[in-house]
Amino acid sequence: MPQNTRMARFQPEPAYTHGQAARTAILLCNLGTPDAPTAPAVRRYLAQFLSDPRVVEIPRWVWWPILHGIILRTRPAKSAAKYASIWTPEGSPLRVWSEKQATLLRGWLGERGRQVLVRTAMRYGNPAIASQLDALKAEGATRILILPLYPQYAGSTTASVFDAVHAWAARTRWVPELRLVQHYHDHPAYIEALARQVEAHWKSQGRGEKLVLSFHGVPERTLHLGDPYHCEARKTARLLAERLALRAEQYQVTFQSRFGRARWLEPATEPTLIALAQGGLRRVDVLCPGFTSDCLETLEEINQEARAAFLQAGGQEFHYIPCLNDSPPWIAALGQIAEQHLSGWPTQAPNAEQQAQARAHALAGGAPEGPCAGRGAEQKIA
Ligand SMILES: C=CC1=C(C)c2cc3[nH]c(cc4nc(cc5[nH]c(cc1n2)c(C)c5CCC(=O)O)C(CCC(=O)O)=C4C)c(C)c3C=C
Ligand SMILES: [Fe+2]
Ligand SMILES: [Fe+2]
Repeated sequence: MPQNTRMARFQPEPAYTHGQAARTAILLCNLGTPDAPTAPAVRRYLAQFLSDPRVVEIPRWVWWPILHGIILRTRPAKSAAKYASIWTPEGSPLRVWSEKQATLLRGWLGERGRQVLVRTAMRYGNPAIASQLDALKAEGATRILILPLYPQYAGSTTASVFDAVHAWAARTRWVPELRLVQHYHDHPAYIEALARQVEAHWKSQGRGEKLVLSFHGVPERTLHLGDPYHCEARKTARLLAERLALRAEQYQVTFQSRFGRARWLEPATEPTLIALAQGGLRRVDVLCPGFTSDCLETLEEINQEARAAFLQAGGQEFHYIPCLNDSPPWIAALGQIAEQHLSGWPTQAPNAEQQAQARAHALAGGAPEGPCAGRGAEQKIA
């Protein structure tokens, strides 16, 4: 018989697959970050990130010489110096906060009687989405909720996470049940968590004349091609302003982190802050509602670079309001979002007896529920 070449690329199921009782899991997915604040580590990370056609939507034959001939030769050293300025003893803030969120979410759900496996994965760099999905399967996960740590959907972030999950599924023999969370930009618990973050800052530091809400930018072209990111960011800002009872002139939406020469969403954060300072604004408060964890883009670009630009342009006080990070209202929001998407899925961990039964059944050569001989059954039947 001719070899079925298509089948050859599926991974064999490891022995443990049959020896685990069914479990529900959540995979929190964030963008990713270099392994170290060094030029070689940043180059590896940027090479993977900027090769993703979801992130840079220009033809490969145009982009490849620019990426490999210019960007990956010049940017890593500059970016590494910026990373070094925000690095913590535990590592990159993005990864440290994301992992903390997973631990706290597991605890929040556990307190409500939901024994759910929770892990963190990174779209670029480590720990990779594929390796974390493998690890969840090894722990017995048969149902996995993919929860991107991006409240606003964008093709370049959320859909790229989905691509990585689908690529893993496409080479996996026994694919778990999967659910994907698309967005939660207008979820009341997320808006409430943002509002509490701002109110806590105002309570301890007083209140500025204007609240600037700075979101990560994307190329303007993606808006015209139907990407909902811009509208979702604006809606988050409107709901937050309503919750804080802000009048239109008391807040402003801006977009940061412009990359490359194309037009990006406007208005841009730093030029807006400079214009505000030049126009006589003395104190500004800045929040980055689209970032659920502090990272390079908030700690360096906003709290260092944009701060310096505002003060140099004549502003007197620049107040950076930290991201949601490990704030209890944010963990509660993540919990509520997860619970809504887990609905109908059992969330009790298997007890010792169920686990022992599943293991014994597997050892005896059986799949958890079926009559077949389990691992290697196809060969035996043939
Ligand atoms: C074409 C380039 C980029 C698009 C599109 C883009 C979209 C986008 N990014 C985030 C969130 C983050 N981006 C971060 C870093 C970062 N982003 C880009 C480029 C694009 N982002 C680059 C090149 C970098 C690396 C840093 C640098 O060299 O300047 C981060 C921080 C990562 C960290 O390690 O701390 C986040 C988070 C969103 C939400 C988004 C679209 C909505
Ligand atoms: Fe980015
Ligand atoms: Fe819009």
